[in-house]
Amino acid sequence: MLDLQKGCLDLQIIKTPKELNDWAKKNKVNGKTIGLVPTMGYLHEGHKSLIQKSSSQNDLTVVSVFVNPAQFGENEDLDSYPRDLERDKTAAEEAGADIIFHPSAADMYPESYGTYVSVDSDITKILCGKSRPIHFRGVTTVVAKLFNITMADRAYFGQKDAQQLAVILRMVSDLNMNIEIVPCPIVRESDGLAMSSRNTYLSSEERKQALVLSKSLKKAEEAINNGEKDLKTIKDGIRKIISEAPLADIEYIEAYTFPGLSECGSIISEKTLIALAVRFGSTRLIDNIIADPK
Ligand SMILES: Nc1ncnc2c1ncn2[C@@H]1O[C@H](COP(=O)(O)OP(=O)(O)OP(=O)(O)O)[C@@H](O)[C@H]1O
Ligand SMILES: CC(C)(CO)[C@@H](O)C(=O)[O-]
Ligand code: BAL
Repeated sequence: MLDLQKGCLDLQIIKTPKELNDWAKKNKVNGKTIGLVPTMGYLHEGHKSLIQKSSSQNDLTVVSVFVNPAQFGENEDLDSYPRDLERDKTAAEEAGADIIFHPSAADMYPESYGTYVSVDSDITKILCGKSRPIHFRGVTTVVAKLFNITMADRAYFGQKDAQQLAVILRMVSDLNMNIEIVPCPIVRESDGLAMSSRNTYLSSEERKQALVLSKSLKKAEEAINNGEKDLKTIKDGIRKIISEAPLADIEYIEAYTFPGLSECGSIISEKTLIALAVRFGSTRLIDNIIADPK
């Protein structure tokens, strides 16, 4: 009954931080819980799974659609990043969102803007932080702003961006932020490719060859489940499968403890993130598994 009533509500688009903050204050005073799903838009089933989860756990769900300039390096794809708000409205509404927050860059970062939130630790320098040195500072800054604007009780992040999830968990813990972070599993295409807005950049040949990513990680997971604990053997196995794709240009295949992201020894003995970033042409894809040998 409640779900039916929810489904009848029209999705509302809010464009300014002030309007959204007023909406949030009003709803908090009325005792409503708010879930936040931060995204850069071009929504797919991965995003929809986060929205559905939020909608099942909160009275109200806000989906932010904002391609955040602060997390893109100079030679990255800020301008070409796919955008389609009409499509996002349909997807967000189908998944149970109440609000799309779609601010302009000028409203989020006015000329006077000067405050950044930065997790000053190795966890932002390893993995994707090596090739994207300003990325996580941009992510934590915008996410902290979104937490404040929406006054959310819970926020939903995909494990596809596992390092991002770990960095957000650290920010929330370090800054005593009063919000629950809900990690959500990776949603994949039926052939295994992790869903990502950037998959649209792939040519059909690149798309075909990109399957080596999920295939290699699946094999690694099977090996671990069958008792393999030697990290070098596991990483070599992943590298071998990915190298079978002539268009694959490996940036990294690495393992760290999760969610702490500390160095792990040569033998997997605790919850371990095995993550990779691989380029196909100009498209950089990431994927991972979290292995738990216990
Ligand atoms: N396949 C997926 N499964 C689960 N969560 C996902 C998936 N793809 C993205 N997410 C999550 O959705 C949120 C918003 O991500 P984002 O808008 O960057 O989407 P994306 O598809 O990852 O885009 P990109 O191509 O830029 O990596 C993040 O928390 C991210 O981890
Ligand atoms: C969390 C996020 C929306 C912040 O811009 C972005 O990094 C993303 O889409 O994962
Ligand atoms: N999903 C992470 C956002 C980015 O690559 O900028």
